[in-house]
Amino acid sequence: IMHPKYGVDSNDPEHLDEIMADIDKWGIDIFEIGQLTNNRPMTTVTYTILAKRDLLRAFNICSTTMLNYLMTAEDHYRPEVPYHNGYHAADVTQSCHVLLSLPALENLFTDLEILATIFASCIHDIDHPGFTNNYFITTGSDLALMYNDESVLENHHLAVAFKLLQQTDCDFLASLPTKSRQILRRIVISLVLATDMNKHMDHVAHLKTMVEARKLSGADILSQENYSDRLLILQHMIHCADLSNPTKPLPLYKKWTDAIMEEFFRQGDAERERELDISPMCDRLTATVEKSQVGFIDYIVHPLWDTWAELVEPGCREIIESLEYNRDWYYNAVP
Ligand SMILES: COc1ccc(-c2ccn(C[C@@H](O)CN3CCOCC3)n2)cc1OC1CCCC1
Ligand SMILES: [Zn+2]
Repeated sequence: IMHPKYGVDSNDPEHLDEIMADIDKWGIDIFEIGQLTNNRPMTTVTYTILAKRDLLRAFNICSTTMLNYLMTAEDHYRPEVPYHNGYHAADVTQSCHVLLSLPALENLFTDLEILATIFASCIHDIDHPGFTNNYFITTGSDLALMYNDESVLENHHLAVAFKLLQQTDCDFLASLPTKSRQILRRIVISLVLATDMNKHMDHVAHLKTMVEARKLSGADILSQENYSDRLLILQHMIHCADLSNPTKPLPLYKKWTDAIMEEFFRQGDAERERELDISPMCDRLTATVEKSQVGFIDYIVHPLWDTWAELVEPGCREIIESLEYNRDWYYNAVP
């Protein structure tokens, strides 16, 4: 069967063609893709990237099965959640796609590692309920009970994503040899678990150590041999993509900020309602949005991207410049 060019139908195919021409570029407008595809940004972006990278052919993946899985997965993101929905999944997937194409990383990863990274990105927040790990732990939720308070949401996203493969005509991995399936599953689990903010400081430290060690030994940082170093780079990559909003063109970044703040405020409303302590930055009555973004950039996003930039230099210069421009804009916007 023939499928639409980007996997999904559009109310304005010419306009979609124009936008999708930028699929390899940092700063593509994910919101516009969603509007042109009846809220299917994740399916559109992921299918286009897999097809463009020739991964469907490389692994003999049937397009219909791939689209069945992606649509089903996208249906398991919650549209009522302001930030952690299908738009964010599409954004992280497309961002990883661009990072995978950085010159410094050329020919480093196998096709299976690339497929695993794209798959991990598009499902990394699936069925996100719009509250943080801490909220589920503090309120003694079933989810926290299920995962013993450890990377609760990250484990849930992985379990949901792999469970969906069992739905009729959704197992796009059926054609992979068992060994490849096992390797892919291992990488996907490791990458989604790496998006847990609790692991952030360890990640940055670990990557810094690796970059320093490689520089001292004079070895080419990015040569094929070491599997665990390649996995570490992919873990850092998806974490960078997950925290890439402040590095995007300001109009997009501001939309992401509005979305995350509304999500945080709804959590704050629930905490106020339940007479719990209101989590930091979640109180809509006292929040300082601009100041919070400056702190987020200075303490989390900039150090993370600085470490990444050192690894892939000079491929990230524009991204860092955009981050620093945006930081100054929010700094000057503080009331
Ligand atoms: C544009 O602004 C933001 C954009 C993103 C984020 C943000 C926080 C944590 N994350 C990553 C998790 O979502 C990791 N997830 C968890 C669930 O499991 C999967 C992996 N992302 C915070 C942002 O701003 C905050 C509000 C004021 C300052 C900080
Ligand atoms: Zn995310």
